[in-house]
Amino acid sequence: MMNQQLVEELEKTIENIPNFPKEGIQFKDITPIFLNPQLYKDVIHDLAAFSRDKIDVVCGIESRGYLFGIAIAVALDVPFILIRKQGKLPPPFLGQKYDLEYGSAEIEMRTGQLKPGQRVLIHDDLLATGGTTEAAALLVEKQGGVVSQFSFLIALKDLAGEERLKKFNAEVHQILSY
Ligand SMILES: O=P(O)(O)OC[C@H]1O[C@H](OP(=O)(O)OP(=O)(O)O)[C@H](O)[C@@H]1O
Ligand SMILES: Nc1ncnc2[nH]cnc12
Repeated sequence: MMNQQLVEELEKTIENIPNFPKEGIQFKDITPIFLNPQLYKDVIHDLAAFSRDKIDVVCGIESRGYLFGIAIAVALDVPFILIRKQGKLPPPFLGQKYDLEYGSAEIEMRTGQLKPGQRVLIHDDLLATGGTTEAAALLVEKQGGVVSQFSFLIALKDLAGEERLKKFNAEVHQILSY
């Protein structure tokens, strides 16, 4: 599928839910994508093409970042490392606090899985303020990984997440911008 067709198909499929989970938030619900296996495969094809031959490892962010991140890693035949919400991983791990579009949180990453010098794709379903992705990139850098790429299905432009990622000097790709 050409990218423009993919964009149109996704725009028809992703639902906008106003005022969820808080007043003023336009929530993008990606779950209808999983009702359409061909569309899911087309999304993975697009995201994998962006990263082919450019990365050694995919780091995916809990939980919606796993839905596509694992499939990207399998398509590219590279390892996948889970970045989890606080309190889920056994030691040893490193943690990083961050702020969300709604609320604040902490993510953690197992140490010893990422090897120093490896080129990393950080993948998540959606870029909003960039707080989550920035925290993930800091965890990768703390372990000597090279943040080479970020990819998302969706970027919310008004929240300027991409500005926040500029300091990592990595390539950024999103299929849809709102
Ligand atoms: O750019 P930011 O402002 O940091 O926001 C984006 C993050 O928020 C959402 O995750 P959420 O924390 O809602 O968790 P979930 O994936 O488990 O639903 C989304 O999946 C991203 O991870
Ligand atoms: N507006 C939004 N829609 C869906 N997921 C989100 N995560 C952070 N902001 C979001």
